[in-house]
Amino acid sequence: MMTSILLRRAAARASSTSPRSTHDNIPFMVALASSSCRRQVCTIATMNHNIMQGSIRHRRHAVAAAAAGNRYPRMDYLSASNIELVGQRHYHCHHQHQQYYQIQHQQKQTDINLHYRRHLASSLAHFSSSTSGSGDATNTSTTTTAASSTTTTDNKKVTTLSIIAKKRRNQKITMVTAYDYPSAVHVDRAGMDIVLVGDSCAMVELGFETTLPITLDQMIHHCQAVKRGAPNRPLLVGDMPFGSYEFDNVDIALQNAYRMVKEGGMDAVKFEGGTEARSKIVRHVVQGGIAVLGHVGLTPQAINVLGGFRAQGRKAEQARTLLDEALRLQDAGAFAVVLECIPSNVASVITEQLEIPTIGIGAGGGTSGQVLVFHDLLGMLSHPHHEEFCPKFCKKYASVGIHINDGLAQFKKEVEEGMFPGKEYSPYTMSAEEEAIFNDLVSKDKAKVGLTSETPDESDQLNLYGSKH
Ligand SMILES: Nc1nc(=O)c2c([nH]1)NC[C@@H]1CN(c3ccc(C(=O)N[C@@H](CCC(=O)O)C(=O)O)cc3)CN21
Ligand SMILES: CC(C)C(=O)C(=O)O
Repeated sequence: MMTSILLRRAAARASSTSPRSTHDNIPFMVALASSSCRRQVCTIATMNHNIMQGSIRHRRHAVAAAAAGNRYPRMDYLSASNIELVGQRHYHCHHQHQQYYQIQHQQKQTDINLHYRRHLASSLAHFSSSTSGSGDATNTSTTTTAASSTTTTDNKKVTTLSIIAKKRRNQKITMVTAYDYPSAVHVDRAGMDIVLVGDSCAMVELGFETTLPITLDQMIHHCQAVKRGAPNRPLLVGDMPFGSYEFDNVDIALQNAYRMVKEGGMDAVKFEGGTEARSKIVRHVVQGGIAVLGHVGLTPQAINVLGGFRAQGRKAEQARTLLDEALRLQDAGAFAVVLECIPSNVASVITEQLEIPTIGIGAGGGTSGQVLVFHDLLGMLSHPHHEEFCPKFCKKYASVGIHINDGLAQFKKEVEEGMFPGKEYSPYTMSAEEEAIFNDLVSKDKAKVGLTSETPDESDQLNLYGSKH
């Protein structure tokens, strides 16, 4: 209450003295009020005097979203983990359990624009030099390089802000899907930034032909297992399944997204599509305190409209529509956008024009990060059925499926030939004394059974239901 009043006053003061942002929702002030270390409440004042309040998690997302909603946010004032302000920092007021920080938006938009263009130029130069060095490497050496560079000892929680900061620092973002406990453990251990509980689950885990059949309840079930496997470090993003968010009534999307967060344990949700209608949904969900990952290009939930899993944006006009959609999602508050199956040059331009990061799949190397499906990159399903769904843009970093096949075939063979388990895998023993008593007991039981089963057709009189005829 106190926080709100003080913030409203400060908001009024600040907006009368500082130049107005082009985007009214950019947070210029973040207040942290903590009654105890464990329960923190936050309040964010925006230029149009909106006061957003929520839990510590909502604060993080709301700040990211509101900041991302501005084309040129002053994200350099916000550190990844705790919204501490660096640079022009105005210490506003300090009570026993309250801290107030004020962010000033003074720099002219043109200056910032120039800054990002320079940043982009150096980012592209860096990208081309780094890819030319490793692009032709063999599978093995690439895997080794990847393993040593992505396995992290840094256990800090990945947040939407640290994802955005990675793009600014020219560091690539890594995202891999996981659908259950073991895959989540592996993806977390490998140090990926983001774990995506994708609705590709319908295809690679549940055996459907498309992503359409999976339900919200099923997605939540998978999200819960992933959360148990990777509870702390990576950013967990859950795919909103087909039919759970597309309605004019944006509250349906919000309610279902809350389920993904509260029941599924997700940090963020992903929606497919970037039309006006879809961006309204994204804005509503972000305003509700949930971080949103956008997704444009090939949006597999629209397979029946698109006519198949095929590349998008290969015509100039369509490519420009994709750019418009990505910009729209950024304006709506998405913290990043997935670009799926689009020409590399289009993905590079979108990445250049967006402030928020892009995460590509089949979109070339000019995006801010890459995502692949767990089973695809590990070569998990090495049988003909999988060939249908393993897209040609996917590089196989392992052939796990072959090992699975070999292992299962060997087990079957050894059981059938009586080679397994053998002595080595029969670890539980009895003392000789207990064994003697046991054998004695069993032979007595046998004698009893022998007496009662003397009538030959007695067992025939029992049918499946246990009654006698
Ligand atoms: N295992 C798996 N990996 C994925 O990457 C993935 C899924 N499943 N399911 C959901 C979507 C669907 N995706 C796909 C699936 C297939 C192609 C593919 O094979 N495309 C063909 C062209 C097909 C056509 O033109 O009709 C290609 O040659 O790239 C592309 C993306 C990406 N996603
Ligand atoms: C392919 C990725 C981006 C996805 O959406 C999924 O796994 O469902």
